[in-house]
Amino acid sequence: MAALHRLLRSSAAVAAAARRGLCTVESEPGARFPAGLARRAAAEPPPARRGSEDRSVQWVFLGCPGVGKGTYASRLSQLLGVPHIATGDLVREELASSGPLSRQLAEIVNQGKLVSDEIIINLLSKRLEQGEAKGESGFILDGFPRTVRQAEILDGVTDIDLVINLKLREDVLVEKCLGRRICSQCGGNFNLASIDVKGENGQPGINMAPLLPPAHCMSKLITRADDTEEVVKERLRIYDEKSQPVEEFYRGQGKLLEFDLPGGIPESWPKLLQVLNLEDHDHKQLAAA
Ligand SMILES: Nc1ncnc2c1ncn2[C@@H]1O[C@H](COP(=O)(O)OP(=O)(O)O)[C@@H](O)[C@H]1O
Repeated sequence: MAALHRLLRSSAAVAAAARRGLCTVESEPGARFPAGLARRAAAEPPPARRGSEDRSVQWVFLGCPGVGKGTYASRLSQLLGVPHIATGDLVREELASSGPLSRQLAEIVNQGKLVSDEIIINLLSKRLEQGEAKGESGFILDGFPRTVRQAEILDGVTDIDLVINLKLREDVLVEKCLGRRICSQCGGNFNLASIDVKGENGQPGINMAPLLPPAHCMSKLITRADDTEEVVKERLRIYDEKSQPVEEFYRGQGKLLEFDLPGGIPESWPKLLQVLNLEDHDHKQLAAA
């Protein structure tokens, strides 16, 4: 956890810089971290890193909007007993809080743009700090890092063991985003889209049943404001531009596990467990339940 304290210390520098007006809210091309933070990152010796064998997993999920990062990250976090931390959720919590940032954030998020690295790191650091106070260890990150700069900062403070890159055809991604619904009462995530795409040009067909809510959630379903066709397409464009290079970053480190989703949860989950060598884990947990 010492490594994460560094992230927290860095975040304090980010927050201070933001107060001094050095940071922007939106992630502009060429936007830079405050010089002090960059110097700190470069000048400080690397933290003492524990071997991955004596701590909980530290994994990252990558993948386009709508691919299902949240679903699979959340299932794995329950299986492995580590927190699932989704930066999109942290952003939405901040939006709902009507805090000082929320109006600016709403504008950016509803246009499908990324918020600045500084703000995301600040939100993530706060979340890690709260988790640490509760005795949490390890994590599965979902939605972070989304820029190479974020990946470099994370790399500077802790070791990531594995990066799972979920992949799905783009036409399916758009349909899945448009089908997403959240229960405004229990917070459950559902999907009304029924995907049945024929295989063509060497690409396999794909079939995904809807993930329907229980009857008591049906009348309380809401759609995320950024799940409109126009905004989803912009998010996909931004993913290609800003987040695809993050895949390359981790590929270069030999940490990237590419996983083509073969279908919906019933087909994909067992296959994912198989490639992660976690089938036994799942069986033991089911037996204990
Ligand atoms: N790491 C990040 N860097 C910058 N912006 C982020 C990050 N994570 C989340 N956001 C903001 O929150 C929004 C919602 O994120 P998320 O729920 O992960 O959406 P998606 O369905 O596109 O994966 C993003 O479009 C972006 O504006």
